[in-house]
Amino acid sequence: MTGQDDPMSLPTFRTEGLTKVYGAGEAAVHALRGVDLVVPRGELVVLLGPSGSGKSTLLNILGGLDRASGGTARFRDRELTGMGDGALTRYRRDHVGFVFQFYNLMPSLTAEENVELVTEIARAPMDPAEALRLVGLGERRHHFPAQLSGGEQQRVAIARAVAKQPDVLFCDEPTGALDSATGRAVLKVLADVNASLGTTILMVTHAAATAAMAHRVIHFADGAIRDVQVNETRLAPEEIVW
Ligand SMILES: Nc1ncnc2c1ncn2[C@@H]1O[C@H](COP(=O)(O)OP(=O)(O)OP(=O)(O)O)[C@@H](O)[C@H]1O
Repeated sequence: MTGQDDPMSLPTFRTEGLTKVYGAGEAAVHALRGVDLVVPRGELVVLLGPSGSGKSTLLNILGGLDRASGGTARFRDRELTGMGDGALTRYRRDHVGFVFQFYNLMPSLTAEENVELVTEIARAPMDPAEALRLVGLGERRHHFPAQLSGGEQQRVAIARAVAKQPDVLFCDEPTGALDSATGRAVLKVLADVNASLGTTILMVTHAAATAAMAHRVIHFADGAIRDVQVNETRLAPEEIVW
């Protein structure tokens, strides 16, 4: 296999002319209007843009949660846009982790048990206690969500997403419900995961200052990419103020 054919040498994502229309006729909403995007492997990419500009729609299509209306989206050498339901489910299970604004932890399970929910069905999972250590919660692993702060609960959600060792982590407003100091701690965990495990991360945020920690910043407006900025130097999450 030559380097060129090796799927691991390909960008994690490449989209061409990606469109998404919700509804039909007069009620149609053109959420994506032709998105051409490359996400190199191992990068931490931040998506910025006004509310309703299509950021979550793009994340959901790349994450296999939703389907495009037109154009193509590839994960390495595989075309997501042509996959059937079974293949898309396997793609999500084997390659993708999600972190949302609200943590969606099971209140009756401890932090460790919440992580185990995912590791029990993953192909090559991390030890749940190790995943919790990675997010700085090794000592709190037997605590229930109600005994943890919002930032700690989000770190459990990150541990849960990371424990299955996904190739890509999608984060939709991961600090949206947190104050800035707690949000910074969560961003630091994401930067650490990116650096130590090489996980490609796509993060949607309204906190524009977060862009300074990214390798690449994608500015969205009205369903299309308006600008892509590649950061020559990056700030550590601890240095970010918003
Ligand atoms: N299921 C749906 N049905 C109809 N319209 C939808 C649906 N989901 C999203 N939209 C519309 O598509 C457009 C893009 O929405 P999207 O959630 O992707 O934007 P966003 O940039 O993530 O916004 P925000 O920053 O507010 O989360 C919006 O006009 C939205 O109302």
